[in-house]
Amino acid sequence: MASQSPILPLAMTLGEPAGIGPDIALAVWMARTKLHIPPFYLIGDAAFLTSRARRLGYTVPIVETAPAEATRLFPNALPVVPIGFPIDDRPGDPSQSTVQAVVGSIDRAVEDVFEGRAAAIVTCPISKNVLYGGGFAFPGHTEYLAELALRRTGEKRHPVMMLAGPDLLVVPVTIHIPLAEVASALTQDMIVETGRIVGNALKAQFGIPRPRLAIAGLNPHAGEGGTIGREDEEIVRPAVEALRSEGFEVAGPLPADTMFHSRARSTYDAALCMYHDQALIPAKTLGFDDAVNVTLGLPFIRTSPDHGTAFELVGSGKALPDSLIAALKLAAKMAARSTQ
Ligand SMILES: NC(=O)c1ccc[n+]([C@@H]2O[C@H](COP(=O)([O-])OP(=O)(O)OC[C@H]3O[C@@H](n4cnc5c(N)ncnc54)[C@H](O)[C@@H]3O)[C@@H](O)[C@H]2O)c1
Ligand SMILES: N[C@H](C(=O)O)[C@H](O)COP(=O)(O)O
Repeated sequence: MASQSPILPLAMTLGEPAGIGPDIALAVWMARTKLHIPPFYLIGDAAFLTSRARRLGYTVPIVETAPAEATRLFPNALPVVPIGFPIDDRPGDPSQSTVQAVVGSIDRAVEDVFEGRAAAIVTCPISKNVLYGGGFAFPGHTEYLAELALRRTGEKRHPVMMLAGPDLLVVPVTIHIPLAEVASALTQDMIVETGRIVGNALKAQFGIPRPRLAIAGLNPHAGEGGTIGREDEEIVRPAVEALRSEGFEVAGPLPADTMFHSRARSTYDAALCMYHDQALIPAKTLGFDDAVNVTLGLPFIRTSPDHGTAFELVGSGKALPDSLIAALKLAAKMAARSTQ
């Protein structure tokens, strides 16, 4: 009988080494059997991870390997694909000397997924301002991953950030821009393109055959008929109508303050919001411990925990691995669906 090819592992990026990413990656590996964690490898530095495990009092055998061996090794050791830059273990004390390793880890994960060595990418949290200080020119993973996809395929992508929790799927249409710039950045095309990507992803990757979208207004009371700001009538409403004309089921523009209570949430599958905090406040309030950040609109699957580097928790063992676990499980589920 022909032997079955092993399950493709997930490629996990290092994230900020001084943050909680390494702590929770180690904790997740320890919980692999009990919690049915899909196989993954971490792109990082074995000596650094050994030091962090020792600091946490965790017993984690760490093995340097290539992605092709990761699934086989995963039950007995944490597979680490070496990034080629040594990293000092400095809990809660980030250094720009690690920027190359952090960015290189993301680059390597994307290369692996394009080369068919990994099923999807799961990123550990980065410290944005440490990367900015080291010359990183992208607001976050979301935008950088679209740039890597462009370099690889020559095709410009519109990356869409979705926070996916058990009680809410929510998408900010504008992402990492100052609040003062949101109104001028917002366009009808941007909302329509985002709605289209979300609607199609809900069908193809989340198994929702006829997704219902709810679109928030920008202003208080969704502009109160144009008397509290004109954007809802001039930009958001035409976008809602355009999406409907494409066959999507869409409600909006809705007053954002009343669209997240439980009865309101039962009327839609995903909410589109006009700016970062309008979307991420309800997402993290309802499901901080197990919501997942998913990037839609890319030619590969990327998920991430919904939290950041939490420097104050590094090395304490108090960082919860739950959101990273949810990110791994969702990435594996989306990858399985994409091969059906
Ligand atoms: N995906 C990412 O790369 C990502 C996501 C969010 C924030 N960040 C970055 O993280 C840095 C810190 O951001 P922040 O302080 O706004 O958010 P944060 O998520 O790091 O921390 C917010 C609060 O939640 C707590 N917390 C976070 N994760 C936790 C966990 N796993 N278990 C228990 N408690 C946890 C922290 O202790 C803190 O009180 C920033 O540089 C930000 O850019 C990165
Ligand atoms: N906006 C996200 C949040 O606040 O959780 C976070 O910064 C992650 O962004 P990237 O996935 O683009 O790094």
